[in-house]
Amino acid sequence: MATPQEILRNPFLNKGTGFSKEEREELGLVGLLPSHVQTIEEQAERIYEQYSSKTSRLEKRIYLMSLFNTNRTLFFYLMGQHLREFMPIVYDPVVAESIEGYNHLFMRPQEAAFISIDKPESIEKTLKNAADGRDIRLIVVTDAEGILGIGDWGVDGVDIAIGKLMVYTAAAGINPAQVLPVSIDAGTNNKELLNDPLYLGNKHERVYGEKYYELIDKFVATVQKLFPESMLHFEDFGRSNADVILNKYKDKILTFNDDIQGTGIVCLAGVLGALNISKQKFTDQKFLTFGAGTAGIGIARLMFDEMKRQGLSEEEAKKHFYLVDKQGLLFDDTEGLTEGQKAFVRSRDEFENADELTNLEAVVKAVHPTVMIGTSTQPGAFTESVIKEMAAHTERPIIFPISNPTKLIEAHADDLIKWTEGRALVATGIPSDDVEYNGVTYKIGQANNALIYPGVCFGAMAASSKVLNEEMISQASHALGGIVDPDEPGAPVLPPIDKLQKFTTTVAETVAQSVIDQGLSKENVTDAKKAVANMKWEPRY
Ligand SMILES: NC(=O)c1ccc[n+]([C@@H]2O[C@H](COP(=O)([O-])OP(=O)(O)OC[C@H]3O[C@@H](n4cnc5c(N)ncnc54)[C@H](O)[C@@H]3O)[C@@H](O)[C@H]2O)c1
Ligand SMILES: O=C(O)C[C@H](O)C(=O)O
Ligand SMILES: [Mn+2]
Repeated sequence: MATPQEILRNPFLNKGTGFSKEEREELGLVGLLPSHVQTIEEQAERIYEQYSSKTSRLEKRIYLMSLFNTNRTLFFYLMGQHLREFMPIVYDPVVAESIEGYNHLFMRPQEAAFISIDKPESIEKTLKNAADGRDIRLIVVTDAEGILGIGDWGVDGVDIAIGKLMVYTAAAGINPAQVLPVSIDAGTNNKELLNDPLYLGNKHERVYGEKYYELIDKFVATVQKLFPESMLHFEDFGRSNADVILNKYKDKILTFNDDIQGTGIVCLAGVLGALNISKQKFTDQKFLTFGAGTAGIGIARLMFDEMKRQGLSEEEAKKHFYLVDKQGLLFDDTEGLTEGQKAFVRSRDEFENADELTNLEAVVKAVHPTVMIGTSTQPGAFTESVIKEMAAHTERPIIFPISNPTKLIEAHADDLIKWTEGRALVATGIPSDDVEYNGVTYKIGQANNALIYPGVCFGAMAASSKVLNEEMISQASHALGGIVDPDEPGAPVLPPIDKLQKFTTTVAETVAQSVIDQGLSKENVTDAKKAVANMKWEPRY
């Protein structure tokens, strides 16, 4: 039993001025708080007032994190009230600033588990210590080699795991006492960190290969042993490891890679939404992926699966895809192809000027894509001339520059609308303001995996699924892609963040139903809606 002071210091138990008179008597809190008992609404009003007085976004974030560290119920109550406003502060893009300043801003470990490549023997102890007896159902783990598009951030990347979990609770309603953020510190190749005397992680280069995979294996096995009911979400691993890890475990345990699968689903949903608006056929589209890394390949794969679901053979479907990376258009003889890229390469004899296709503009000219997605981390790469070239050959170009955070975006929404005279169907990775053009207000969808991972994983967890498979992923894409208003001028291709909680529930129920239909529920769950509703936690005292 926790002592009164321990209760006040424990963010899972603390209600601050919200403890009732009876609770104060029962828990030994008499005299430890001002006498007036506040409702959660009153507490929220006070906190929001203070939050609003902070002038920079980073200060706002630090203030919210101190609330998160003090009283988690109140934090999520407030976040539910101000979802649209808080999302960019606790999550992308401001989470990137907090990661970049982690060693200098460090406040508390936020109940994360810190696993070190130099101490694999401590994995079990670490996970137990961090869980502290809690019934863990959801883990977000990062090794932070590829944080958003800002690269390798070593132990500092733990903030992305914490941020992703905040969105899970705010969107889907996972109990915040049942989640665990995990940092795998395998070293870092970030020179700035290695040279920073205040760097908090392992001060050596990143470890790759056998020793690294042994650590991951041991981590996964220990998670299975300690938390057999849990879902394991991988976030922001590097290009050389992310896909290898996913392929190794996806058929064996309940796991998800957000950058590969989450991003794929949200982009497929966005394209389906866009085609709803333009009234065009999916199988008529030509896809150009600019930046064929973890996210780019995940996106191409889901679009490819959809082509097949809509009746095309593998061979026919493949003809609709063009990958562009640092080398230019990727051909079967291009050097340095990754395993993931090999599935979508082209042959040089398809083009008269194959040797000139070494930059985006030349490829756009040669290919005439109808859908172009940017996951390249190259700011401004979708230039006016590239976009005008694309838009010259298609009536409603679908353009998603989704590199994060804001400083890395391939093009801004207002430019895309302007350069295409309002014809482009646009979504961006970070939130974008509405664009006014020729008397129409264009609402810009946010093609960020945050729109989908909470629903997909919550649905799979609620139905006690053995695994997360392609069928569930496809169902989720269609559930999200169906929520657009095709008749409203300037309508977004994806539903707005204000409705995140509502459509997350729809997606969760869809995925849970798919688990049931495929006979993959470990607990023989039969009612998807009930299972989702039963698992939902509400931020109330
Ligand atoms: N909106 C979302 O939901 C979402 C999801 C995942 C990733 N992303 C963003 O996508 C970006 C990439 O993430 P990732 O995890 O795939 O990283 P990654 O490192 O795996 O992939 C990036 C790819 O871009 C390529 N690239 C680099 N410079 C290039 C250039 N000049 N021209 C063409 N290609 C170039 C790299 O070679 C690599 O293949 C990041 O900015 C990330 O924030 C967005
Ligand atoms: O974190 C995000 O905002 C989306 C995505 O997972 C990314 O890596 O950029
Ligand atoms: Mn990510």
